[in-house]
Amino acid sequence: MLSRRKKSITGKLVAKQVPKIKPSKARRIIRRFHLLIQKRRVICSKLQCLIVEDDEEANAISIEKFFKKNKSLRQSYMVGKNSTRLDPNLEELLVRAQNVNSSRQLCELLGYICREIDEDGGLKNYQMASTVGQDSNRGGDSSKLLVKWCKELSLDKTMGMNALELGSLSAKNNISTCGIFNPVVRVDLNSNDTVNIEKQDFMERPLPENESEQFDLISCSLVLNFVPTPIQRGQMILRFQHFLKRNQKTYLFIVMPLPCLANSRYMTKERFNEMMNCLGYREVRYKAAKKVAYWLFNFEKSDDFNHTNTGMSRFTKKVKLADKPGMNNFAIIIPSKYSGYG
Ligand SMILES: C[S@@+](CC[C@H](N)C(=O)[O-])C[C@H]1O[C@@H](n2cnc3c(N)ncnc32)[C@H](O)[C@@H]1O
Repeated sequence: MLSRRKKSITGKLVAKQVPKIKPSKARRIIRRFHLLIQKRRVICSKLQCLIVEDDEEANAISIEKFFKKNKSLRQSYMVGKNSTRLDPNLEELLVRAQNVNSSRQLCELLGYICREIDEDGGLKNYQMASTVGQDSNRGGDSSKLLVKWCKELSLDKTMGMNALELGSLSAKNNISTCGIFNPVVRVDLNSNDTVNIEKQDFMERPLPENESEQFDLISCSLVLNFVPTPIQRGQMILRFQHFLKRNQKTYLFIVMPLPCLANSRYMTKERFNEMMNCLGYREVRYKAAKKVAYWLFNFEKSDDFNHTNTGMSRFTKKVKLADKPGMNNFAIIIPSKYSGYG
């Protein structure tokens, strides 16, 4: 049930509540968090190189699985997990993580990062800071554009559409208040509002058994860049099709930071669109703003997607498209073995 908006003494609706945190502090928290997930990405990809080469699942290995296989390194990971916040030595190591080659140091660093993200309020603070960024006084949430596009496409409440919002930070975002989508199912890894937002890893959400568990629209705003490895991003994208209805009028809204496309060695807007086309999505709207890129895709596949015959092999590996100093390594890899979990 949605919480009711407060009214002033004169009966006017009171502006939505945003956490009391200064924008400058919010920016600092967001920058720190982005640094942590970027370094975690670097470390994870370095550690994967240490896994036996004939292990086909190597790329997909999670941190937990990694330590099950590499028990001796768990100790270093735990040292990092138990270290104090802003440890000067580890902070120094963090800055040059890409040049660290000792697996022990990498694991210690990984523990240090994971503790701050998972246990030290890192994710919670980041979400709070992101909510400040979503405040309408500061540009509003990204679903404002989604709603504008839906109206352009004549989607309205008479169509009885429902939506799944991944990485939801607020039940008061435009997607929930516009009235076009009802219900809006909201999930997040770490919900600060468990009444309105289900705490769930989308990758663990049970696959729908019938259309009543599927959606007319999935919103995935600034979530893909949050997912730690290229292959996990690919797995997330592959999962979407299971959750979308098969009636030609289903949509996927994606938002990513612009540098993921405009400044990556492995990804461009063209490549991302080709990948999505292969998976049965057609771009109906696109906008590149100053810092983020927005897409609305129509999901056109009505028959079951066959992973082997759609030209998908082009996207099962990282391909270097450019290489200049200052570029980032953002990539998406579609797993070559598709298990349904993906
Ligand atoms: C940068 S925030 C984006 C929030 C909001 N959607 C926006 O556009 O500002 C990314 C959110 O995605 C969530 N997230 C990342 N991976 C997820 C997953 N596998 N399942 C559910 N939520 C996930 C994180 O917990 C985080 O709150």
